[in-house]
Amino acid sequence: MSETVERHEFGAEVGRLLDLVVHALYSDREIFLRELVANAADAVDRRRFEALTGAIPAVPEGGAVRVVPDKEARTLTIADPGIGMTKAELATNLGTIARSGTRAFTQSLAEAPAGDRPSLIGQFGVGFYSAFMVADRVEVTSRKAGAEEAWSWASEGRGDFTLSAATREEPGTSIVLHLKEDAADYLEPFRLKSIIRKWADHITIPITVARDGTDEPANEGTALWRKPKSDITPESYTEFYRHLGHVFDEPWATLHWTAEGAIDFTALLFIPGMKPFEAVEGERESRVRLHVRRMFITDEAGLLPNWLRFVHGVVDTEDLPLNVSREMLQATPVLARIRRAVTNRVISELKTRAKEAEDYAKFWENFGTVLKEGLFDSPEHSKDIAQLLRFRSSAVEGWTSLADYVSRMKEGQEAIYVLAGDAPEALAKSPQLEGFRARGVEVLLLSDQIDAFWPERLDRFEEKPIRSVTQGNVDLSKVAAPEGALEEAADVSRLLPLLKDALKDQVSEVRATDRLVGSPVVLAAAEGGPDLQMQRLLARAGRGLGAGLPVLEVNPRHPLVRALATKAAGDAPLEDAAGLLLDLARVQDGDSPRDPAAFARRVAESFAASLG
Ligand SMILES: Nc1ncnc2c1ncn2[C@@H]1O[C@H](COP(=O)(O)OP(=O)(O)OP(=O)(O)O)[C@@H](O)[C@H]1O
Repeated sequence: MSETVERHEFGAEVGRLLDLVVHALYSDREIFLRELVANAADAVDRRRFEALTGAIPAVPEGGAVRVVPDKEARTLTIADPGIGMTKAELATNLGTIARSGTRAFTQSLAEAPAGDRPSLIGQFGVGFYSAFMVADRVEVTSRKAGAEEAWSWASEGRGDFTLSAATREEPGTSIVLHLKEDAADYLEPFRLKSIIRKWADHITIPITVARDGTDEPANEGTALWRKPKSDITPESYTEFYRHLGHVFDEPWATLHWTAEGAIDFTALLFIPGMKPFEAVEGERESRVRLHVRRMFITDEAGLLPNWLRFVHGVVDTEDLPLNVSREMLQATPVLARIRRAVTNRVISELKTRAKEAEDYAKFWENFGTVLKEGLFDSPEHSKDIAQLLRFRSSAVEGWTSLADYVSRMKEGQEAIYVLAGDAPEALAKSPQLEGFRARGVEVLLLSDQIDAFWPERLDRFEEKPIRSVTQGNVDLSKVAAPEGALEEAADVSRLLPLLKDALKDQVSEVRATDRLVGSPVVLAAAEGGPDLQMQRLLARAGRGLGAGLPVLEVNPRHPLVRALATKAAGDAPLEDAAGLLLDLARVQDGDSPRDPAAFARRVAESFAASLG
């Protein structure tokens, strides 16, 4: 055995996290045990699943996570017969921060005023590093299942760690905490047991605490979801939810039911009350855990479609064999049936909760953008999802549904109108809405990226077509405008062809429009082409070609257009005016003029002329 000890620096983020953990956080220190025991139990689950293929030795009979206090040495050891870690895994898993959630957490912790930090740690978890809340030295000895060699990782939580060759009789991991002086109460078996009961009772792997040389069981280990609902307190539901999702809020919804008949399973699912950090950048797939007769199998079975990936939980079935392999999971019709049943159940829960507008808004603001993905991922559910959508609107405060919109439609109004863009505030002020406002026609304001894409897929709601106000020829002529709301229109029959002539390479058409009131011009998408916001997104992604030229719509009731119409009648040159109109239309949609310098010069010139 080599005696060499390798010294490694921690990643910069780990250094910062450790600093915070050690110096700023004292309340709820006991959660270090929850974090370490949960990691140990996960490692045992993983080994059991990997062992199914026969590539690594199975978890020994009765394999437990052992918690062993040693008063003399003032150490606390947490040992598991799990999957173990190689030397390289020790270095990356315990030397860098891989989880985006932890990274985001470190940042919010660093930004929080010092006084708020202790309560923050209570709400979040910091995984393995929480060991340094109670220990001034941590040694991790691990042997990967299937390998002969073992390695030890050790650190005092200050900037670096060491790696050295070690021995371990069996595969698995042992973590030895050299407890700080003020952490001696974590050497009391009674105290350790009560922490495990509180935080880890639902873990199905046996956990023991050593007392006077004997390992005594510390967790009940019954699968929470298999207990009758009447025996489960709201607190234990919440604790289980937090354990599963690595989150620290209250669930917004808890669904617990057993299906019997064509297919037998029990499900316990949660919809979080808070947007997790990971939802933003992280995983795209559902991580609902699959158990077979209580035993954890995998969290990669895709039990819910991706657009419901915010749901956490467990599905436990009797209808699969315990030694089900990955290949078999892909092939079996049982999973497809469970998936259908579970998806429908979540949708119906959302429909019920949607009746309480204020309560539902909390859900919508967290996960609405994810749910919208279902409109094109699962066309078979698009009718259900349409009922669950909520929008900002040009006509009402707060959120509104499509059904409410339809109930407010004006006589003669033929379509549901939407306007997509980047920010709701800018949308509400967009000139694209002027004519709709003047006629009292409501427009839904869509500001999520995904909003450029789904209206086309959904196409209709309650037989009403969904139309972008920037797309094609919007006909508002059947909706009566209130008396005096609109100026009289000028005759633009000579002006339009002249403008088109001047802009022939830049627009596909120039036409008069009813859509405007206070603005002279607006751009519309070409007939049958993508909506303007979609074109913008495509252009940003470098795929702007093929969208076709836009249409320039002019407002024959505007004084500027009226004056140009008079000029056009006298055959005066209009090139400059035409260019300026097009740039104005671009600027008011938040785009840049084609030639910003020339645009600025023209505006300055005409400004000067108007003053002279
Ligand atoms: N007892 C163990 N056996 C095997 N691997 C472990 C063990 N403890 C930790 N690890 C590995 O180290 C990684 C980092 O652990 P850490 O607790 O910091 O984060 P996490 O478990 O991914 O997230 P969190 O603890 O916040 O839920 C784990 O993902 C796992 O791969």
